[in-house]
Amino acid sequence: MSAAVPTDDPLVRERAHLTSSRAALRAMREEVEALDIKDVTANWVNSIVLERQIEDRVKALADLAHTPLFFGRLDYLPPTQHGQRFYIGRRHVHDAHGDPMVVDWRAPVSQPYYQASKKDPRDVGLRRRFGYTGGELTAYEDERLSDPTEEERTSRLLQTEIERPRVGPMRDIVATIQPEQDEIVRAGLSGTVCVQGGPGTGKTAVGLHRVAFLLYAHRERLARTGTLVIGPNRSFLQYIEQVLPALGELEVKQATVDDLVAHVEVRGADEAATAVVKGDARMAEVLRRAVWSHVTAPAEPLMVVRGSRRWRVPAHELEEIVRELRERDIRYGAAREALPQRIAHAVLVRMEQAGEAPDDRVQNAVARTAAVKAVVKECWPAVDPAKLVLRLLGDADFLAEHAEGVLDADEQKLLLWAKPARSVKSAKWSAADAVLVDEAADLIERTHSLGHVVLDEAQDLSPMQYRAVGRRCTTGSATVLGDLAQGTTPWATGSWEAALTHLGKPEARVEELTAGFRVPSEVIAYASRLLPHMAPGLAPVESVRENPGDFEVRTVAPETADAAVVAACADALRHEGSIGLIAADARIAPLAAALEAAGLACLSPGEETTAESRLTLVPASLAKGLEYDHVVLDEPAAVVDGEPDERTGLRRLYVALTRAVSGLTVVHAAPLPEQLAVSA
Ligand SMILES: Nc1ncnc2c1ncn2[C@@H]1O[C@H](COP(=O)(O)OP(=O)(O)OP(=O)(O)O)[C@@H](O)[C@H]1O
Repeated sequence: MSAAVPTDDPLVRERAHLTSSRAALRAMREEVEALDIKDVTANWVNSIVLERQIEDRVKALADLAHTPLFFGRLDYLPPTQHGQRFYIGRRHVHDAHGDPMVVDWRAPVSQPYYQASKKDPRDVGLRRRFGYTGGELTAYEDERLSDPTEEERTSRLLQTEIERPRVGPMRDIVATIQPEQDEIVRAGLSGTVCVQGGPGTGKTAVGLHRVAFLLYAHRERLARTGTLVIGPNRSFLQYIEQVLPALGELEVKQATVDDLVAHVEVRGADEAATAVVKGDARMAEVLRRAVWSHVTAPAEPLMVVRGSRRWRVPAHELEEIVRELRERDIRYGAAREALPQRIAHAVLVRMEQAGEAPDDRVQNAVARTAAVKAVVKECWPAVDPAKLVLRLLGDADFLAEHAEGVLDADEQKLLLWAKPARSVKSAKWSAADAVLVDEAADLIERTHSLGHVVLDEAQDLSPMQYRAVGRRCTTGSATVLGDLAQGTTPWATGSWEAALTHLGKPEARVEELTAGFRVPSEVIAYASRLLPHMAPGLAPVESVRENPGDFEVRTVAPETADAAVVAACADALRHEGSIGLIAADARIAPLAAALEAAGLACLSPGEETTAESRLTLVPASLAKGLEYDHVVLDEPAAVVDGEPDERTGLRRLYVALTRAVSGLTVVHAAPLPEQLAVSA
């Protein structure tokens, strides 16, 4: 036998396929780069648009050193797909004849890669997973799904991928999407899906992959209508922002709910009780009444002078026109724009009755006369949404008039500013006020609706915020992701049915994810002790991690507490991966000083970790949705006490306890919250 590598070694053949696929991808990219658009573009606007499209396409065809071109292979059993073999990757690659070398993970032909099982092989003869080390194809693993003699076993490669320590921002999970996750990822565009799942069950990952899937399946439609991912805060959005570009999707917008409703500058904050009333769905009715209260019946007849003739429309007829417009299901502003033409039409009818033959131009001219404008101004005045809310929050009588029978006296009192603001500019608007302004704005002019919206950490939204998100997908669909046990706002939703109704999607499907991919079993068991106390009825997450996790609770003396936290961080830094030091917001400043004094540099949430700086100091209020390889949790009692009530405090603690991937060290000087004691 020769010393050369045997050619029947499957790994050698797979590497050869990888090499030729990369060559094919390079050829595809060169073909796009060589496109000469001079002859095809008639004008410079077209050419700029085309150039950008080409640039994007070139970017999408980049061969990324650390992103393997394919991660799996499917061999179908004939006659399905003619018994063909498909390599599954992040993007489609074809050879010079147009034959696929790699198929997109989103293509229908790839779906059995995620869904096929021994019980339901879906005509798959062989599923092969590939393992890579630093961009090199180094391993593979086979499952002969249709072979009855082969036993079902857990995939080592899949498990290794799940166990891999976390370092920087969130990464995609295309190689290891689980069947129940895949069902949600590939759900049709027309329906709204709501996913309830405990910490680390992959809700965010599923939501992002769903957008990527929908963009693949409905590219043109969604390019026209737009897609949006909504997250709780900026650091969360920074944490997830690289996932979609890594999947070749560069056009998806990201925002917080506050960004969406930024009509006014938010400089104030509400007391919890006030914010609860402002976020209550009944506010929509108060605003609706307040906006429409501006419409009044005309008291005087209209007199239009044209040339030598005068045309009169009696008040009762004007009133009829106004009433008819009011009864139509259109926005206040749209009706206001239609009103001058309606009045002018009434004048025109009179002209015709008098034997004249006026055309459209005459009607337009009448609509623009000062007399018609005066009627419109009097009985259908322009309404500015911010001014309207300003008045509601500053004028007790105006509020009482429109809140009657909707809000009780105490609730109205809570709404009113202690000192009414003078102007929209000087008012100390709160985040909840901005949502009210958005509701009012929508009553006046319809909000633009997108094709698909992903709403993450949805449990924390108020009914009014759900409405604000809902009007941005009235003509589209949504993916709603959340965990009722992680709701930490005073208005957090208690049921998905209620939330979906406020969103305007009561028919949405609610799915549940229960397998935990983040938190090791020992840590999730510890955190789950809190569940019966703050979210009874919700089942604990079942960790699929094999690593039980490094879990330690260190009890220290109060005077050495900060030093003990610093020491725990230093210990954690001896291992690879990212470290998150999570503490009650009030503890952030002293801990930052202690870390600095000890010479340990730290980042803020959302800042990207690097090999040199891996420690992030995270206020408990910003921990939601994030994860770190190792978490040091400072003083659980302070995290609970940092919230206005115990239930919210325990939920905040639950969030903090469930951010760890490989290990959790709890450091405390104060007694631990009693709910963390072993539950009976
Ligand atoms: N199928 C999977 N294969 C590998 N890793 C996965 C899989 N699903 C989820 N993960 C990983 O598990 C971790 C948690 O996922 P994710 O943040 O989406 O969970 P979540 O349910 O949104 O959590 P939280 O409720 O805490 O916000 C991430 O690192 C994610 O990449």
